[in-house]
Amino acid sequence: MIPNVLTVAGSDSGGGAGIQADLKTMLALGVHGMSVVTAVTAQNSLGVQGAWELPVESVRAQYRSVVDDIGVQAVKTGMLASAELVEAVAELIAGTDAPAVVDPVGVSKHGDALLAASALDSVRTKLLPVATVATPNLDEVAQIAGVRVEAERDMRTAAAAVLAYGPRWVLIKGGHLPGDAVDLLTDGSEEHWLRAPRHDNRHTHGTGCTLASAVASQLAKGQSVPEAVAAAKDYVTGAVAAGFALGGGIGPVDHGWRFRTGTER
Ligand SMILES: Nc1ncnc2c1ncn2[C@@H]1O[C@H](COP(=O)(O)OP(=O)(O)O)[C@@H](O)[C@H]1O
Ligand SMILES: Cc1ncc(COP(=O)(O)O)c(N)n1
Repeated sequence: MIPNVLTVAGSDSGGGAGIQADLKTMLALGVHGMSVVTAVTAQNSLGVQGAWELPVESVRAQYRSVVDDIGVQAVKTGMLASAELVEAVAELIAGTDAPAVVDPVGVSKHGDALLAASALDSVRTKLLPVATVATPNLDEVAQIAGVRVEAERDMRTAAAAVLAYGPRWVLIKGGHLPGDAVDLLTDGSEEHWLRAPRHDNRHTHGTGCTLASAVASQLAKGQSVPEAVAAAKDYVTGAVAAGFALGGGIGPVDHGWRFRTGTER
């Protein structure tokens, strides 16, 4: 049986992040990927040129179509755009018997807003409490929990501040710090530091989406949260190492790197 994994996220027309990154990651990790589109972005290597939300009833209908007939072994959320969509998705997840990986996407790599400021409170009070794993980057930790991480030693404080909103686990992504690419996974009692060499590659569009989808894929295969995150970190590290130029700006990570190096599993 191939596990089913659902992404609830925005479309990136450039194919490097969002729904497109999620589905490619799921294919690479051997699960069946499905999608609920929350918003459509006109996006490329230079930035986001436009974004349009889908009506909340369309998001609900897509979700119900997938879950009621096909079933899901894990859900991943990405760009949710508005408070209304955040609240609808949180409610749908609460009624689904599957682990949920919540990537609280706030802004794109180019600094374009992908979540309304008015939606932050719904992220804190509705979405984070239904997350099995929340995967904020350092900007999102600052936005959500008001904690500034300037060095690795601040990541523990950041994790505790996010855990206070109710996710079972939090993965603080330290990709924006200088030095090694260090992330911290914790549930408040166990602590796992994930350390990988920083690849000096500017083509990192889609790292966060890719990591969260990889975690969801591994959870769907039955791995524990620490196992799933370790496997996902391996996958995203390889994808960043193989990231390639596209257009005139920041290119995408390579979701297919294992097919090209023959190390797929
Ligand atoms: N240059 C890099 N080399 C290796 N790993 C990286 C690099 N940049 C980010 N990562 C890793 O990619 C994942 C996504 O992190 P990050 O870039 O912080 O998130 P986001 O895409 O949400 O901003 C993390 O595991 C992070 O450590
Ligand atoms: C539709 C959409 N969703 C998410 C991101 C964030 O991308 P990243 O993975 O680089 O943080 C993006 N740029 N576009």
